[in-house]
Amino acid sequence: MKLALIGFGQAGGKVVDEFLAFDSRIDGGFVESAIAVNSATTDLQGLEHVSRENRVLIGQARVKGHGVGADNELGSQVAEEDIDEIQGAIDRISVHEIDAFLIVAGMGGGTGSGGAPVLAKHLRRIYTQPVYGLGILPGTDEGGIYTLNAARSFQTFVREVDNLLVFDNDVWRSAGESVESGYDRINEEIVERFGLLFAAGEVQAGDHVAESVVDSSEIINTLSNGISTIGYARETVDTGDGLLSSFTGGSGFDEGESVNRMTSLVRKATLGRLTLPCDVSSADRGLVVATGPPDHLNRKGVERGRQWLEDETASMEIRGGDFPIPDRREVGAIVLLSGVTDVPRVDQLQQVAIEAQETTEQVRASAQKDFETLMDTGGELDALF
Ligand SMILES: Nc1nc2c(ncn2[C@@H]2O[C@H](COP(=O)(O)OP(=O)(O)OP(=O)(O)O)[C@@H](O)[C@H]2O)c(=O)[nH]1
Repeated sequence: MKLALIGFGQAGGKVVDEFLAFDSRIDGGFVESAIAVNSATTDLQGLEHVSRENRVLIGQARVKGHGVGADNELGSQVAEEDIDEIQGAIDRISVHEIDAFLIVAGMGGGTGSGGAPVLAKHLRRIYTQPVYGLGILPGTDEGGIYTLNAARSFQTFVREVDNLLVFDNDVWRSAGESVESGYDRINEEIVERFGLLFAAGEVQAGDHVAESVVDSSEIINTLSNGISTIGYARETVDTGDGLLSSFTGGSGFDEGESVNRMTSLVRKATLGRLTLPCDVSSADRGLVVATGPPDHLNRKGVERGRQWLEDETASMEIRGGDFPIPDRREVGAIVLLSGVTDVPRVDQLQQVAIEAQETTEQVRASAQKDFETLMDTGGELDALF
């Protein structure tokens, strides 16, 4: 499906930059336009693929290009004040050519976490296309302010978008990695999953059985509201001129083998590491996409995987289809689970938000009391004023 991508804040901009690199490697492409919005000049300068005219600096009057320093309220204020600047960049997109908007933001900082929901609300008021969010949750060791920002932003972002796709950094960090190389690797993981999903709706069937190819309406219907998570599993296959792993003795295509492979890839994708871990049975809708060289995809494989997911989720709304990629050496399964409700990390964020609210009120009340005590001279100084 064709998307207008908007990266908000540093994480959002970097992930959109990575989406552009991925898109240039995929036939057809799914990115119609890509914009980066930030309150920090250096973050915008660091991007490699987003065109210069599509880099929008906001909040200059307030923070002079230095970012909002993880102040989520300031992030939302500068987005509201400078919404016309962002709209100026969106006006250059051929909006009638896109199927949806995707706003990408890290939820733990200030600019993206505060600004992304503001932009989502604005876009939904103006355009008829769905507006999706891709929200990146901070690691739990990043500190209280990041968790609190994420808790706040999550509540608002999910309300303002048609669907919030979530990626939890906490589940994807590796020990011993520097922050920078860690993010580079994580961003590739993000883009491979979400990129393959969105690119699937854009593929030309070619020689492949056209009706088995996923189209954008299937993605849109799966993403109808709530929160989504993605699972992905892949396996390298030999597509060279030598022995093909899906052929038996060179005599013909072994359909049984590729059906079994696809069924177990769907299971691995669903039961392995999701972008946001959740209880799979709580999903309301789902979509299974088989990716890879057309020879290695077959209808029965996806259908079996789809049926298995239907049983796992007890949902009647599980769709399935292919994304044939001729020059790929891997067969994979993307599983999109949407409308998930049993998500421990979200419960934890909400708990943090409630506790923070209570602590803030207690701290405020006690600070007020301390201040009053400090200023109370028992009337001894009154005569001086
Ligand atoms: N996956 C991923 N997460 C990132 C990356 N950079 C930052 N983050 C995460 O995103 C959160 C928000 O950070 P930023 O995006 O840098 O914040 P910002 O929106 O630019 O806001 P300010 O810096 O406060 O103005 C952090 O807590 C990290 O968890 C990145 O490149 N990839």
